[in-house]
Amino acid sequence: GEVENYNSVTAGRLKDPEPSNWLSTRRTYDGQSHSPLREITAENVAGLEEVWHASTGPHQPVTEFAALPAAPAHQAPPLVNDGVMFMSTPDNQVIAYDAASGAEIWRYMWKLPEGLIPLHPTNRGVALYGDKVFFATLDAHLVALDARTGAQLWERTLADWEEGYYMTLAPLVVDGKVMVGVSGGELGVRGFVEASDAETGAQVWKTYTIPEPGQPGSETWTGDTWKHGGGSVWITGTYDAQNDIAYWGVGNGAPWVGSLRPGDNLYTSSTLGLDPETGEIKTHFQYQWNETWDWDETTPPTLINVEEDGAEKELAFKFARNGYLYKFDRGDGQLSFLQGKPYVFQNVFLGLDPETGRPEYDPEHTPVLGVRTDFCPSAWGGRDWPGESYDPELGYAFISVNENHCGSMEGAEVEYEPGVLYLGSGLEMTPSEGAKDHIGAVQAWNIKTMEKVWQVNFKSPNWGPILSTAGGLVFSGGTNDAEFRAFDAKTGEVLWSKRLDGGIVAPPVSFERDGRQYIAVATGWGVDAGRFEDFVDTAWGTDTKTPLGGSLWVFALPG
Ligand SMILES: O=C(O)c1cc(C(=O)O)c2c(n1)C(=O)C(=O)c1cc(C(=O)O)[nH]c1-2
Ligand SMILES: [Ca+2]
Repeated sequence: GEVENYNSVTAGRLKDPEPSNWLSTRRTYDGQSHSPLREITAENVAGLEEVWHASTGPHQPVTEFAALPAAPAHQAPPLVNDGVMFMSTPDNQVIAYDAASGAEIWRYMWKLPEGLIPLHPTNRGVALYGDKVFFATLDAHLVALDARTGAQLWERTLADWEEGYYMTLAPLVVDGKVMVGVSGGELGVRGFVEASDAETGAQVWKTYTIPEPGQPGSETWTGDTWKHGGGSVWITGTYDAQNDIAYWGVGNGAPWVGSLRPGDNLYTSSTLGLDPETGEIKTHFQYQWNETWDWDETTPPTLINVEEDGAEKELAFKFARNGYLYKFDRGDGQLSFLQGKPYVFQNVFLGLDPETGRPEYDPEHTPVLGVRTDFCPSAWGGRDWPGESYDPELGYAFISVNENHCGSMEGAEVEYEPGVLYLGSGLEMTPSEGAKDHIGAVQAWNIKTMEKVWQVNFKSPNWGPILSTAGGLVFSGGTNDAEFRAFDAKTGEVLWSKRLDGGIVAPPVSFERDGRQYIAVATGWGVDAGRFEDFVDTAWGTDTKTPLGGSLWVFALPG
């Protein structure tokens, strides 16, 4: 099929999208994942009904990574542009639907090579710009499709998958530059962010997250350790249009155990602020120096403007995987630490320097070579990748967290081999005593006061990205019962819930068509939500079978 009268996605529309549309991963460049639509409210959400659902596949096999197998997970938000919905799947299909009826318009499949090493077999969505759709593949290509027909326009190899590189994130497009990062932190890659020209696919710039000798920050590495130092980038960045800075999060160092690569190891476990024109690093903040717990800090800060003392302040916040909530000033395009406090139990940091935010570590909980060392939270952190949302009217941030789990590592020397796990330790996770009460939760935080407003607990872990809406609602799945829930944004009360055909680890979105508000979300349980569950099952002797799903669901009030 073919889309008729496609509305081109201009740079201006991406900066200021119509309330009816969801044009990029988190709707707006600031990463707020918040819809201004308010037809569906706390008063009427109990009447929310299915409009359509469609099974997406997988329709091609994704090689299992024998060393650490995982089920493929649907982690993409459906993007919506004037009633046309674009969806990607973990087996690298892109599908266009009529958003209101569910009719399939076109379907494209990128052919994956055999023998692929997809440690995290997933795809976190497409990007729209002009009349094109962009997406990144598990074998590290960037592809551009015609939004009207699904025809492939260009593609380019960004890295060699046989060296352990892969891509799982949605691209970020700023003024005609298509930015992506690469995965492979567990396989000893050297991470980077790269920008391509939207029209031709040609490289515009490439910025490594790990400096080579002579570059600023190279003094934080020892010997040749930088060459396979990790620092992957696998979550879409945010863009500060006020200061023209793209914020990208950088993952763990490789190998995992920090004592194998002495030094702070910039810019692993950091936020980088890049000039989208040139890729130049304009500002950075490192959460963990000499990272050693596999706490990738790949989620970018969410950007907000807040009235404080009669003046508008440009701020940012981040729920770090390390278990701390950070607040920054981002005025003048510089990310400056303001405050940090734990949002889950964390026993590694003795404190943060009040000026710089640099943590002091408890050696009892800092893994080294040859000693089994435990730490809380485990490698999966207080949160992993599922995205938070921010309601600018309430001033609340909403986040899915996991608590009451701890990990341990025992460091050992490891030799780099292309395409082979490069960890220097096994991976362990144990639910703690409190896990009998709950592991997963949704938390709401007032970012102005840095106080928690409410928390709803689940016995199950929670891997649900969050959508909030101006109707005073918070939508999220994430638990192993496959329930999709609407919470009251002010109180956390569950106002509506529906069990779908699979666990939900994809971000919900909201859009409007012909005056009707819709909520859409994909099911498709797998990757680390599944691995985390396996550790809980092993500890408790249970055998959780979360439904796998793989469908797109669309809801609205009765029409
Ligand atoms: O270091 C990396 O390159 C890298 C990549 C990815 C990914 O691309 O999904 C994950 C992780 N690390 C990771 O540490 C992690 O916990 C994780 C969870 C998931 C998932 O999809 O559930 N991906 C990833
Ligand atoms: Ca990682």
